Amino acid sequence: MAMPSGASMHITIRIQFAKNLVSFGDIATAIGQAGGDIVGIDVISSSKTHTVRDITVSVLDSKHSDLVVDTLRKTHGVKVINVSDRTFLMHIGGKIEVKSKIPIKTRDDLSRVYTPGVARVCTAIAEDPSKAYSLTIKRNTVAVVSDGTAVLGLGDIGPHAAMPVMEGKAMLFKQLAGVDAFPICLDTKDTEEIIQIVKAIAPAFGGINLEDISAPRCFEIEERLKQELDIPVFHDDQHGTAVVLLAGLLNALKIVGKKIEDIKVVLTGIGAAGIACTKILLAAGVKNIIGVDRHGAIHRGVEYDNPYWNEYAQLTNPENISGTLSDVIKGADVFIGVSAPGILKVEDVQSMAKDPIVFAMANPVPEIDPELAEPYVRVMATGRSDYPNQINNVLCFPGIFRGALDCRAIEINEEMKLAAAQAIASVVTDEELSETYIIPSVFNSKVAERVREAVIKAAYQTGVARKDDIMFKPE
Ligand SMILES: NC(=O)C1=CN([C@@H]2O[C@H](COP(=O)(O)OP(=O)(O)OC[C@H]3O[C@@H](n4cnc5c(N)ncnc54)[C@H](O)[C@@H]3O)[C@@H](O)[C@H]2O)C=CC1
Ligand SMILES: CC(=O)C(=O)O
Ligand SMILES: [Mg+2]
Repeated sequence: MAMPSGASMHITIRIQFAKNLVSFGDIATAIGQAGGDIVGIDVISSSKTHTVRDITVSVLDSKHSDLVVDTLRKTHGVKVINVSDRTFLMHIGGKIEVKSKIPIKTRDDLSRVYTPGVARVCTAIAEDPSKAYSLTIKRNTVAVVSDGTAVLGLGDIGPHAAMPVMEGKAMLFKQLAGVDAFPICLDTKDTEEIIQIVKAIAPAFGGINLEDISAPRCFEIEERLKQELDIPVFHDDQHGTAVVLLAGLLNALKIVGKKIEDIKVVLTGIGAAGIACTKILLAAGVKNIIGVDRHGAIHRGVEYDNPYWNEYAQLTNPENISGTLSDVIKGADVFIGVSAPGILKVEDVQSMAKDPIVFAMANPVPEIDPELAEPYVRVMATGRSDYPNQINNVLCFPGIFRGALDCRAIEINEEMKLAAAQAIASVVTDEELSETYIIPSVFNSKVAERVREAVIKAAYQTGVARKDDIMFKPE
C-alpha cells in the first residue's frame, strides 16, 4: 500500500522559465496534470525575460515526485534548477546538539567547570553517589536506546538508519517536557549484550527509554533492566503506545456510548506494542479481545514457538475462535492495528458492529487508508500527524518521564501508566469531545503537565518515589 491518499510529502522545485515561451498558468496546469498539488509559491527573482520561482508541491511519494519533476523538465521554456525535499533538509547534520548552560570565558571559569575545581565535585559524588542527581545532568537525562530492529513499521533497518527516529524522540522529550534525551543506537542484536551495555551507561542517566527493539527480545531486555537498574526503564513501543491507546479508547467509547466491559476488540500485531496494548485493555476491564498476527487469531490448543503468544492465548480470546482477521473481526466494536500497512479491508470494517471504532496505528502507513475507512467508521484514529486523532506514544513518553524524573521514581509501574492514560484522556473535555477529537494534540501544552502530575501522584501512592516532596507525598 502506498501512503494513504491525502497523505503526502512536500518537495520544493526551483524553476526558471522564459516569459515569452510559457506562462505560470501553463506550469501550474502541468503540475496539476501530473497529480501534484501546489501548496506554496515564492518568487526568487524576476527580469523582463525570465522568472525564477520556488514551487512547493505536495506529492504522494518519491516516485510521484520524480513524475512531477520530469513533467516540468519536459515543459517547453522551463528549466528545473533544483529539487529539495523539505523533510530531508530538516535532517541535514542531524536534528539535535548539546549546549552548555554556562559559558567558559576566563581561566577562573575553566578551573571551576573543569580541572582542578571539578575534582572536588567528583570526590563529593564518590563519597555520596546520590549527589549525582544534584551535581550532574542525571536528574534530567534519558537514554533513548534502540538496536534498530523494529523501527516504526520499517522493520530491522539497523542502528544507523534508526538514528533519525531516535533524534526525533529526543527533540520531543526536550520540547514537550524539558527532558534532555540522548539517542543511542547499538550495533548489536544480542539480548545479553544490550542489557550489559545499557547497564554500563546507566550512571549518566535518570531513565532509560527503550525504543524500536523487536519482540520478543524487547520483553526480556526490559524485564532484566527493570530488575537490575534503580532508574525507570520503559519500553516506549509497549507502554507508551498502550497508555495513549487506552486514553483514546476511553474517550471514543463515550462517543459511541458503549461500556468497556461489553466491547469486542480485535487487535492485529502481537508484538511489542500489541501485547502491551492488550494487557492495558485487560487491566482497564476489556473482557473480549482477540489478537491476530500473520497466521491468524491467536488461540488455545496450538503450541506457538513464541512463548509470549502461548501466554497471550491464555489471557485472551474467551470463545477460542480461530481464523483470519476477516473471520474474527465480524461483529467487533473496536479494531486496533499495531501491525502492518493495508491489512484491514473496507469489507472487514463493514462487517464490524454498529459504530465501529478503528485505530489503525501502524507507522508510517496504517492498516487501512483513513479515507477508505471513513465512510464506514464512527471513530477513526491513526498514529500519524496528518490526520485527526493521532494515537501516538509521543503523547505519553515526555510527560511520564518528566514525572518519573521529578519524583526520582525507581520505576514506572502499572498504576503510573493507568494514571497517565486517564490524564491524557482528561485533557479532552466532554464539551470538546467529538468523533474527530478523542485525543489531545501533541502540541496541547496541558498534556505533558497533566501526565507529569498524575504520574508523580501515582508514584508516591505506590511508594516508588524517592524524593521528598510535600506537595505530592500522601498523608
Ligand atoms: N502509533 C504508535 O504510537 C505506535 C505505532 N507502532 C506501530 O505498530 C507496528 C508494530 O510495532 P512493534 O510492536 O514495535 O513491532 P513488533 O515487530 O514488535 O511487532 C509487530 C507484529 O506485527 C506482526 N505482523 C506483521 N505483519 C502482520 C500482518 N500482515 N498481519 C498481522 N500481524 C502482522 C508481526 O508478526 C509482529 O508480531 C509498527 O508499524 C509501528 O510503527 C508501534 C508503537 C507505537
Ligand atoms: C511511534 C512509534 O514509536 C513507532 O511507530 O514505533
Ligand atoms: Mg517506536
